Amino acid sequence: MTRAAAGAAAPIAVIWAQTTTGVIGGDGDIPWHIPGEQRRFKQLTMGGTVIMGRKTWESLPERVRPLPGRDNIVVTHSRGFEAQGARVVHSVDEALATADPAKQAWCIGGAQLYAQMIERADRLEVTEIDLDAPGDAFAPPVGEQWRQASAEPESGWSMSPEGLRYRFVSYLR
Ligand SMILES: CCc1nc(N)nc(N)c1OCCCOc1ncccc1N1CCC(C(F)(F)F)CC1
Repeated sequence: MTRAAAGAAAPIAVIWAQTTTGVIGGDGDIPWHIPGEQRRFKQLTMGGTVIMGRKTWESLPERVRPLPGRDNIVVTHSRGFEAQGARVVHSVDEALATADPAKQAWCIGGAQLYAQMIERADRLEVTEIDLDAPGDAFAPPVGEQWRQASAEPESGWSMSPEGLRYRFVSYLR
């Protein structure tokens, strides 16, 4: 059953991790290693549908490509692109039309897809990392129509084993 046929079902959520200056990546990689952050991503997305761009698909470590326990959808313009274990689509509309309406759909990156999908989302799960790192990929701006629903830890930051401070912020609209 397509999403349209099922009526607007599970709305879209967008999830990313960024530095204080909005950097989400550099040279196709993530310039930090924060186990608690990866656990958060895994916990939130497990059992849902993950929608990602081709570069993000290719950046996934082999051992988690496709991301286990989730329906994987890859959006790419290149016809004939093959992604073992994922459904390949050629537009955001096609991704949303084919995603199981009974599952939470998550846009998991990268920057290009975030820009397109944030306007169709009603939930953002953002990891803020207290780090000033250079990068070439940026998080989408969170407009004032979004209101912060929660922050974890409530007051302050968690600390990663490598000494990076980070926190989880949820937005709704
Ligand atoms: C976690 C990284 C991450 N964080 C938040 N909060 N939002 C995201 N949109 C996100 O990017 C997911 C796709 C890219 O992911 C990776 N890119 C490079 C190296 C590793 C990964 N990870 C490692 C953990 C793995 C697990 F399944 F364990 F979660 C998923 C793949």
